[in-house]
This record gives sequence, structure tokens and C-alpha cells, in this order.
Amino acid sequence: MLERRKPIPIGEAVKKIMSYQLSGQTEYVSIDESYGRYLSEDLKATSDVPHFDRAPYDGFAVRSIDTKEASLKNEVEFKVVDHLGAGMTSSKVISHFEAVRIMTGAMMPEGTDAVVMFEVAKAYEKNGTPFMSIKRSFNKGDNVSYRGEDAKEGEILVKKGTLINPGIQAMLATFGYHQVPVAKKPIIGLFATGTELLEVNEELVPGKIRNSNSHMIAAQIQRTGAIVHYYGKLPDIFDTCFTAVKNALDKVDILITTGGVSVGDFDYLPAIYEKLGAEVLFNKVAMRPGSVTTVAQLDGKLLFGLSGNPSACYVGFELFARPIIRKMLFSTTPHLRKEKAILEVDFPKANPFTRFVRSAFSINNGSLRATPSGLDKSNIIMSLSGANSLMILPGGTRSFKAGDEVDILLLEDQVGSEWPW
Ligand SMILES: Nc1nc2c(c(=O)[nH]1)N[C@H]1C(S)=C(S)[C@@H](COP(=O)(O)OP(=O)(O)OC[C@H]3O[C@@H](n4cnc5c(N)ncnc54)[C@H](O)[C@@H]3O)O[C@H]1N2
Ligand code: MOO
Ligand SMILES: [Mg+2]
Repeated sequence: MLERRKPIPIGEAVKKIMSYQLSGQTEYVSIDESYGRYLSEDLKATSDVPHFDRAPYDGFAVRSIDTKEASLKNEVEFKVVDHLGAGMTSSKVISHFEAVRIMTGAMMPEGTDAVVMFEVAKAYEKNGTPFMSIKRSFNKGDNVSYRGEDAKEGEILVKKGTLINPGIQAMLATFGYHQVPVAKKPIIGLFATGTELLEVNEELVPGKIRNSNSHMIAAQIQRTGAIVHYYGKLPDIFDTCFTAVKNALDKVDILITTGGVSVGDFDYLPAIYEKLGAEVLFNKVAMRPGSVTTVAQLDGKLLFGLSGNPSACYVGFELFARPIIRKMLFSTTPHLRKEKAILEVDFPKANPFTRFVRSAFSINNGSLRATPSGLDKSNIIMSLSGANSLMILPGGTRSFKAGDEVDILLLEDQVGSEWPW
């Protein structure tokens, strides 16, 4: 008799997965390899930045008190007693009406507290000795870049779980992190199942199709920040699939299969989970597409049985596999970021279950607008290339109209969100 599956709400399904403490691990990589990785520790300032007062302009370092009487009518003269480029320091203590010729980035000499830019000073020599004069006064701190103005020692500047971007690279270098603590990339094993599947380089023959899911999922895994171990495609033969899945489990953190998960005569994943002794967390979710998404666990390791239908497979990965992978990358906001958008076209279909419509959103004059990126059917491939978001149409609704406000989940975003969205 046909097995009747009980669909569970999406939130519940996500919660079941996220309760698995697949903990992230740290590894140290050279700063040169850290771009695009996720920090596994908070990034802390190891020193003040800058760690000394310095000149932000080319000019003369002076004691501001000596400039007080300077005005258009009263030119004040300074003897230039030293000459500093960036990286040089002065051993002199600057005294009354003395100045130091100083370049941008150089450390302020002891006693000085303001910088006179070249443009407002007149430089000259008297008997071979350099002098300069000014016709305006300066306050303490004028044109000085102060110790700690950029960062204070001990400050937490970036939270763990953040994607390392070029700005973070600059911080890491500034604070001397030549080895960077990053989240070890989880290893995600991948099989595509289906006797109908051809390799990409094979010619089409009647009844067979090229395997596109594994290439799509491999990219989604990488977009999430993990490593793919693709073990190839499997024919719908129980023993072959069982042995392959069993052997791969030891080598990966998470195992993903596509196809063979529904109630068809050659859908073997349910029986494979049973023979493995894995606990099925759920095998039906109240959503479209991706309703057949099945997740099981064996000894704390998660097995994702994603649908064979490409759009269902894609959505199943983003809603269920992505967050647990992001959690292993130390994210505290591992779910897709949710935003509001204005629907640009009518969407007349009824939504008996929550529907995730592959969509293209754009920002128009400060407001988000979304439109389906192609046909809304779970076997469709072509709608995926233009999808940068999933529009959420709640179960029990129908006939959305252009101009309606809808929720969308952003697929290319790094901020993420907490659950529930
Ligand atoms: N009687 C029922 N039939 C079906 C149900 C149901 O509830 N009752 N659910 C339907 C839904 S919804 C979906 S989604 C699919 C899920 O099927 P499976 O996950 O078992 O996947 P397959 O049967 O193996 O394949 C489905 C479809 O996808 C194509 N496919 C498979 N793998 C790939 C790949 N690697 N690249 C590209 N395309 C692939 C495959 O050829 C099939 O056309 O079940 C419905 N049926
Ligand atoms: O899992 Mo099926 O479409 O609900 O696409
Ligand atoms: Mg099937």
C-alpha cells in the first residue's frame, strides 16, 4: 500500500534540522588565503590604530601655543629644527617657536600638537638655516591624526561568522593577524540518483536527460561556503545506491542526494534510510516546490534527500541545507534574509501550501520589486538562472496581484536572518 506522508510546517522542519549541533571548527589560514572565508572568532583590535599621534598632511609640526599671536597683520616665524618622512621619528623635544618639517603619516615630535599645512606656511632659509612663518593661529589638535582615532585596543570590531571582505582583510593586516582563524569548510558529500541521467558530455537519447542537479547543488554548496565532494551519479538500483551512500557517510559532514525520494517504484532513498537505521526527521513539508524534501540523521550526521525535480531541489537546499551549513560557519543569522517587496505582475495561482516562487528582485528608487523569474513548476530549470530571491506566498492564499506586498528571501545576500523570519 502506498505510504501516506504527513506534511509538517516549514518552520518545524527547519527547527528539527537546526537542533542538530553540528559544531563549526576553526582552522588557521594565511591572511593571503582568508578572503571569502568566515571568521571563526570575533576580530579584536590588538592595538590602538593609529598607535601614535601622526600628521595627516605634509607640512610643519608646531606647538599650537606658539601660533596664538599669528594673524594677517602679525606673521610669526618658526625655526625648522628637524625633517621627518613617514616612518621616521624625531629625537628632539620641540621648544618655543620651533617647528619640524613633517610628512603625512610621520609621528608627531614630542611637544608638538598641531600641523600647519605647506599651503598656509611660507618656507625660507636664513644663512642656510630653514625657517617658516604663518599668518594664522592653530588650536591644539588641529590637523593631527590621534592615537586610537580609528580603533581602540581591545575593541571587538567584527563578529565571528562574518564573511571576510576586502575591508576585513585590511583590518586583519592592521592587527597583525598573519594567520587568520576561520571556520573550517564543512565537507558536503553529493550524489545524483536516477537511471535517466546522462553526463554533461553525453549526447541526448530518448528518455534520458543530462544530470543538471549535481552541478547546480555543487554551486549552491560553494555559494554557502562549504566544500563539495561529488561522488557521481547513481542508477536507481537499491544495492548500488545503498552501498554508495553508506560508504560516503564516513567521509563527509553532511550527505546530500538528489532524486529518488518520493513514492515512486524506483525511489529508493526512504528504504535506504531505513536499512541504514537512520532516523527520518521528516519526509514531507507543507510547501511547494520541495514538498518531498526528506531529512534523516544517523549518529548525528545529517542526510538530505532533496527532490529530483530541479526547482524543488534548489529550494530544498536553500531552505534546509544552507542554514545548517552556515551554522557550521559560525553564523548567528544562518537563514536567508527576508525583505518586503512589491509584486510586479499578477500571480493568479492558488497556494494550498506555502509557495516559494523563484524570483528576480530589483531595487527601484529605494523600493524592492519582485517578479517570478520563469515558469513556476517544480520540474523547471530555466527559472533558476534569473532567480536572486524566493517569493513567499503563504499557504491558504490565492490570486496575488501586481502591486501587492510580498515577502522575499534573498539568495545572494551575506547578512542572513535569524529564525523565524
Ligand atoms: N504519486 C506521487 N508522485 C509524486 C509525488 C507525490 O507526492 N505522489 N510528488 C511529486 C513531487 S512534488 C516531486 S518534487 C517529485 C519528486 O521526485 P523524486 O525526488 O523522487 O525525484 P525523481 O523521481 O528521481 O525525479 C523527479 C524528476 O526530476 C528529474 N531529475 C532527477 N534527478 C535529476 C538530475 N540530477 N538532474 C536533472 N533532473 C533530474 C527526473 O528525471 C524526474 O523528472 O515526485 C513527484 N511525484
Ligand atoms: O517536491 Mo515537489 O514539487 O513539491 O516539487
Ligand atoms: Mg521519484
